[in-house]
Amino acid sequence: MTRHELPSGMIRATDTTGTHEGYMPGFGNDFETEALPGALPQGMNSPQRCNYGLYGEQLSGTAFTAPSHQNERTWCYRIRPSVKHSSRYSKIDLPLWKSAPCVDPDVISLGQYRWDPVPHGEDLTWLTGMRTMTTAGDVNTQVGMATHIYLVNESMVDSYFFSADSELLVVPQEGKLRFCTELGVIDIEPQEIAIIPRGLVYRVEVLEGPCRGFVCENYGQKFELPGRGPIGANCMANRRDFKTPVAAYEDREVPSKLTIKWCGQFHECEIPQSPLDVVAWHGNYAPVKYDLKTYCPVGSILFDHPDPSIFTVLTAPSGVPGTANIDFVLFRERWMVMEDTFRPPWYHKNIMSELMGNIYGQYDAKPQGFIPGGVSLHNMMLPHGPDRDAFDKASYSELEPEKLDNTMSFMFETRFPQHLTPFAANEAPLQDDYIDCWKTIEKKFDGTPGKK
Ligand SMILES: O=C(O)Cc1cc(O)ccc1O
Ligand SMILES: [Fe+2]
Repeated sequence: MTRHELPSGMIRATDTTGTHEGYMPGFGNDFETEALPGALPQGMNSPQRCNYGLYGEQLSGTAFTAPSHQNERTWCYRIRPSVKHSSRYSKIDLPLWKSAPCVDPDVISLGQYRWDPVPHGEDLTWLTGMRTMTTAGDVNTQVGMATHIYLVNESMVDSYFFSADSELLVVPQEGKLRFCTELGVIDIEPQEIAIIPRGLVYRVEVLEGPCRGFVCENYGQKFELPGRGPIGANCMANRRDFKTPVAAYEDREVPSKLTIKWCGQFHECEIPQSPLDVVAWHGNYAPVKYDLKTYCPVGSILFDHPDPSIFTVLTAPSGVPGTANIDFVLFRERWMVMEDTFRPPWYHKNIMSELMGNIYGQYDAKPQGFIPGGVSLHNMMLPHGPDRDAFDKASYSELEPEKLDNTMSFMFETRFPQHLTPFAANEAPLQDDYIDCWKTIEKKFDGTPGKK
């Protein structure tokens, strides 16, 4: 195993296959990686003394006693134990990053809502640029989620973060970000996603700004791949297309700051060095990235429009089987071939609450108004569906096989109602006239038979 230095100064292992620069393929694999030869103990976790004078430390992402097929933990071999990366904490305010329950009596969450992209403005980092749109459930009982928009144009310098509350699913829409984490380095850009696990320390650098994107903060059980049922062993998101970074560390003794999100509150402490000092690690609790262009959509090939669950990329279970705390659903380029069928999403009401974001292009149910960077919310049991233009086009055009090109939108769908934050209700660019997109839908029924 050789090593090389990244521009950010981190020393990184080279990957074992040589085919995926800096990443190892697989979802939930038991990985092992070392940035210095022999840093990783073999055949055991806790030798009396570790090579290079490293300290062994376990990071547990599930309860020690979680069923073995769900049990996740990683063994880190680091320059200092994490406890040396902490001191007394003081509370700080990040007023626009909210956690559930956040129910403002002056905000009405009942409604069909849509927002234009939140504009860039002042200099913002990953921490100061997080803007919560909705919250659901309760962060203290580890149930539910929050959705955010991030606006980032400044790198974190000598500043690090972890969330004890949640794993973060990051969906970029604009710009390129680098996540320098304890377990390695992940770069992402639009049409890719990343999952940053609960408890993992990292800083976020801007590779190409300004950056805007969406975040789903999952308070509950971790995201996993959905079962494919009769679809079989392939298609949808395939495990090998997920990439986990190889080990990378920095040995930097400079005054630094660590911010921690814990039970919805932010805390800070000073530390005299970089906490990204894990030289080698092995385990199955690790950050991961995924290229959404490798998602293989499966759909209807004769008639009718299936439920959107057919496009689930990742699902975070709740206690109720088949009823997710969060589903992450992708509407990407695909062919529409269904005969004698109303092809766009049907009109519907859903017990689940649907927050959607547009990554690029045009969404078939909303040809206008739902633009890249924009967000819509159709909350629990609130009717919605195609706007007037989409309805007319889908109902009266000659049906032929049609490629839906230039389109990538997604949905964070949760079993819990989503509450708007004061930011979403009062500061974000809410489209006051959104519901007018259905206003001109006509009554066509006149009591006489025949397709109208
Ligand atoms: O509301 C939406 O646009 C999302 C959606 C898409 C679809 O194809 C079927 C149902 C659904 O909620
Ligand atoms: Fe819907």
